[in-house]
Amino acid sequence: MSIVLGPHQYGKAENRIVRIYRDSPRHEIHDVNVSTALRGAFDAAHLTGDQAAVLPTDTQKQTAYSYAKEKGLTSIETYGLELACHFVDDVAPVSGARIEIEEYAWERAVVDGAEHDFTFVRKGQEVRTAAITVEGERDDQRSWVIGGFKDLVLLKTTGSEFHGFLEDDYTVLQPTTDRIMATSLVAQWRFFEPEGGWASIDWEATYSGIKATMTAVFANLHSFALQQTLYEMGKAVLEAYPFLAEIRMSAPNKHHFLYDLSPFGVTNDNEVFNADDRPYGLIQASVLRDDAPDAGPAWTVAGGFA
Ligand SMILES: O=c1[nH]c(=O)c2[nH]c(=O)[nH]c2[nH]1
Repeated sequence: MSIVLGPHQYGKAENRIVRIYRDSPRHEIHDVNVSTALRGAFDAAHLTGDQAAVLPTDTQKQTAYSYAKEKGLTSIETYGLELACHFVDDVAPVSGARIEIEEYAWERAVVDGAEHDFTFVRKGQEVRTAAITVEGERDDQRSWVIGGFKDLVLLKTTGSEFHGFLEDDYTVLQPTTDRIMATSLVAQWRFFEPEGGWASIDWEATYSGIKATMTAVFANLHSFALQQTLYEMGKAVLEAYPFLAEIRMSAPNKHHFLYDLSPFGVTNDNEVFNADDRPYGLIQASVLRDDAPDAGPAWTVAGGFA
């Protein structure tokens, strides 16, 4: 009996590549998750630790990002073929390559009835939420209504800056005047009961109106920080809906870092990004009327559970 090495492959999994085409004012986005795996003469790496034949997984990653610019990234099948053929044809020990790609679909945000040039909404519905509290006996009853949504994923490929921030000994962040801004927005708004009672509120129209208002501000505001975008979104909603007392928002800053392609002599004019997963900035803000009626137990969860 002897122990032998079985089938094996190795590569870089889940490269989160975002390719922006911005040659005209109407930008295009391709948002993919690319995993590479190479097969071939890699026995020695396993049996003796000899890396002479091993193309590092880091190199596979760099190639995947650079190809997004060099070869382009539109159809994932074409891009995958280019990448796989490169590894097999150009890297001697490689006899087989498997490239797995997932593409996340974005659709253009509709703002003022028209498709926006550089703002996108992740395909698939956000989740609509509500929290209702009723207290007291039937003839002396009070009620509070909160509406909202979570997982509204928005992205704009330009129209966002971040600079002039406080710096200290630990600051390494570079200022930018043009970046991707993206978030998965959670919002909750508190209604107060209008003169006509709850029945006078058109819940459906209010919901879609709030979502449209927030999307339009996200798209149209030239933003200097996600904080500013949140405040302006909240303000626009309260201005449009007099029966809302306040809105609370929680917005992860879904960072897209410009990928450095300069080692390969490839220019990257805000075209190829790494969509970072974590950590992420988490920006949370509420906007309210200064004469808003007291929230009472509207936000209260017994025991303080979040
Ligand atoms: O919009 C932003 N707000 C911040 O507070 C922040 N901090 C950071 O590193 N990037 C950003 N972006």
